[in-house]
Amino acid sequence: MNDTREQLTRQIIDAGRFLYGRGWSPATSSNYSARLSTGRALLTVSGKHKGQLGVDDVLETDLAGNSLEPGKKPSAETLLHTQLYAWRPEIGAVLHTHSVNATVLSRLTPGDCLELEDYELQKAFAGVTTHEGRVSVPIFDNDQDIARLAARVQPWLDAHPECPGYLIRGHGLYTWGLRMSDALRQVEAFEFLFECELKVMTLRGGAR
Ligand SMILES: CSC[C@@H](O)[C@@H](O)C(=O)COP(=O)(O)O
Ligand SMILES: [Zn+2]
Repeated sequence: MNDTREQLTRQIIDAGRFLYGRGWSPATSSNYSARLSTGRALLTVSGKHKGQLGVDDVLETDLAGNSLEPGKKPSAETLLHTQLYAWRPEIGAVLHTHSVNATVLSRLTPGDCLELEDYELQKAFAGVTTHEGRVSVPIFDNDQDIARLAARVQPWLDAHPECPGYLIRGHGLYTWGLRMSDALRQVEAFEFLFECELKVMTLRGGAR
């Protein structure tokens, strides 16, 4: 049976407490969502403190990014969530975070893709069964026009259906999963790997 709106709301609130506590959603940044049904999602209201979310701090949207609760202001980045639900029907949760490591690494990485290779923890990503493959994490330039940014993300998703997430330069991470627990596991995996990459860069004396 599908989770109820109450259960999904609780999952979003709990995710916020965890992600804020880890320092990955500071200063009201970040947004989180869960799929409610085939055509609807539950998403954080804009501008809320993500460690202190309450049951009224989420709202329903359709998959075109339209709020279905006019009294509440939807996340500025609603479209980046709903495009994922529209893209793949099995996606059940989407998390966007703003960690220091994601922000710094996305600025230091030359080119438009971070390549993760030879890390055992790559197996925390859905569908990855060995450290021997390569996980490509695209980096899109930041844009305050979210519809334009979503339009740049979509072709990459379509060409890389196995993609576990992407970075926005100087901004943060988007990742997703079948359930909230899967999306949270991927945030943790990305954060571990970002920290490893930054340590390697530091010890080697600069960006690769
Ligand atoms: C507080 S700066 C971060 C925002 O500009 C944005 O990137 C963000 O992640 C949160 O936006 P929101 O509208 O609250 O969902
Ligand atoms: Zn953001």
